[in-house]
Amino acid sequence: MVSEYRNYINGRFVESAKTFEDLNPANGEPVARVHEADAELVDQAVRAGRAALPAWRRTSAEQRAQYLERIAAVIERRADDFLAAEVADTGKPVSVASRVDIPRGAANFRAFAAMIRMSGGEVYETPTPEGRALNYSLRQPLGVVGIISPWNLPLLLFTWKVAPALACGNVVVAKPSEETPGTATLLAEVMDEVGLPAGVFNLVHGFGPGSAGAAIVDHPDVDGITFTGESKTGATIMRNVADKVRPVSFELGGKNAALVFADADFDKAVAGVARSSFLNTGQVCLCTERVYVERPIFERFVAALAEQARALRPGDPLDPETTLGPLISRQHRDKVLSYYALAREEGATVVTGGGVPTLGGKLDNGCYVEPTIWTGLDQSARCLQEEVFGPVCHVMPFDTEEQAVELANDSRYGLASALWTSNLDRGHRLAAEIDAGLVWLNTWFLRDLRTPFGGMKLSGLGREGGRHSLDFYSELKNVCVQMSQ
Ligand SMILES: NC(=O)c1ccc[n+]([C@@H]2O[C@H](COP(=O)([O-])OP(=O)(O)OC[C@H]3O[C@@H](n4cnc5c(N)ncnc54)[C@H](O)[C@@H]3O)[C@@H](O)[C@H]2O)c1
Ligand SMILES: O=C/C=C/C=C(\O)C(=O)O
Repeated sequence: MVSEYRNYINGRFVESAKTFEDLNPANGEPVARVHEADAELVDQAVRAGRAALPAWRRTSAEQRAQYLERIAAVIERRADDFLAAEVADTGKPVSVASRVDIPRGAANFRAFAAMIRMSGGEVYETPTPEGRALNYSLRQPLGVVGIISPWNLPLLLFTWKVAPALACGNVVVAKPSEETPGTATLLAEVMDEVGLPAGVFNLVHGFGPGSAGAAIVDHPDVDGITFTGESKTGATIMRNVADKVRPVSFELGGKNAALVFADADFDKAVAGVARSSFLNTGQVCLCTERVYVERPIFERFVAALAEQARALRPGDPLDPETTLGPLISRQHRDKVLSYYALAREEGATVVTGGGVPTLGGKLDNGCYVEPTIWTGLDQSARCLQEEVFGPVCHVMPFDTEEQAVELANDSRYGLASALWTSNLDRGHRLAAEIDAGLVWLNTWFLRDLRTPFGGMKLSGLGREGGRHSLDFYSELKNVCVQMSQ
């Protein structure tokens, strides 16, 4: 059955004249008809937010924390609905979405409920000729926040921004990716059920340019933009908000490195790199597409990693045994396959994969590709410099620690990196030297929501997570009081 996904504006589900089709990338079948918001509907959403703001920003942190906890509880109660919608939109295996995406949707609300309860400000006593002054900071909401998110971890990344924005007393106009509108629509139902005041959370569907995304960015009454997606989209958004001088927070692309030293626990490193290269069919911004391995274990490592890649089970996402889903769309598959072809032109050895699997039945209308490992490319190859965003990595040997750091840092991106070594002195030393916002040592994608999260270079601007989210989603106001003695 094909669902209808509507916009949610001022506490009501709103249709629009124009709709587009949301397809299941596992089999090419329609999932939903989605009501696309044009600039007029986005304007209605912004006005609804503006009207709701004065009352919402006056609520106490405790009241907002309680709303967030109720939202989390309903997501948990409706976990099966969220799981079905996420799997239909993305084709990701239930084994992944049930462990990663849906629990994090709820956890994001719980985490920011706790953080806003615990948050405080700065206070300074300042000596003055008259005696002393007291400086203290107030945390106030930005106002109407525009949220634009991608398709790879739809609920996780959408709620990662909605939760702190609401916690800080903002109202939001939020747009999920056109590829994955399902769980955001369910979230609007949750907001309705918990009785969030009308206009505080507004959902608009649509695309980027010429559609809802651009309309949010261009709207004169949006007070800040938080965006996760491709680096070049971030650059466009930055240009488009420049005249209005609004704050932006960007979580962008990556070309992340894994460094594996000969002293690493071999089996853990192989399993870790297999996960960091192939989880979610490689469609996690944190995935490692560049793997550098110390020469003495290079051959053995490549063989063991290839064995793990071949052991992945592409298949029906609803089958609990499936471990590899499709890519998000035909268009994205074309892009990934163009890199599979480019790698051959650039002289890569294809250790495993490199093509499209035959799975039988409807799945052959899906967007599957084989998990792929390359060796033999030069560091300057486009396949080692550009983000592919698929289940693929290149493995290259290195000889010294210095060389490993140099190779890891030879990238325009700087999001994440994973180091595998049993020498903790070296681990800490390299962690400090690597140009990336996130370094994992003997693990990958282990998240504590209090920590700063974000990228350097082309990978982003600003940090979210913990108090860093509170800092983006609020204006800090300093109040200076001359004390009479
Ligand atoms: N750093 C991180 O935390 C992080 C997390 C997840 C994904 N990513 C990156 O996201 C990318 C994959 O996601 P994607 O393909 O959905 O990214 P994308 O940039 O194509 O789209 C992201 C969102 O932006 C909207 N959009 C597109 N053009 C726009 C414009 N001109 N104005 C306003 N909105 C616009 C889209 O409709 C979508 O909602 C990868 O590059 C990945 O690395 C980064
Ligand atoms: O695809 C990118 C993954 C981003 C993950 C987070 O933003 C997170 O775990 O908070």
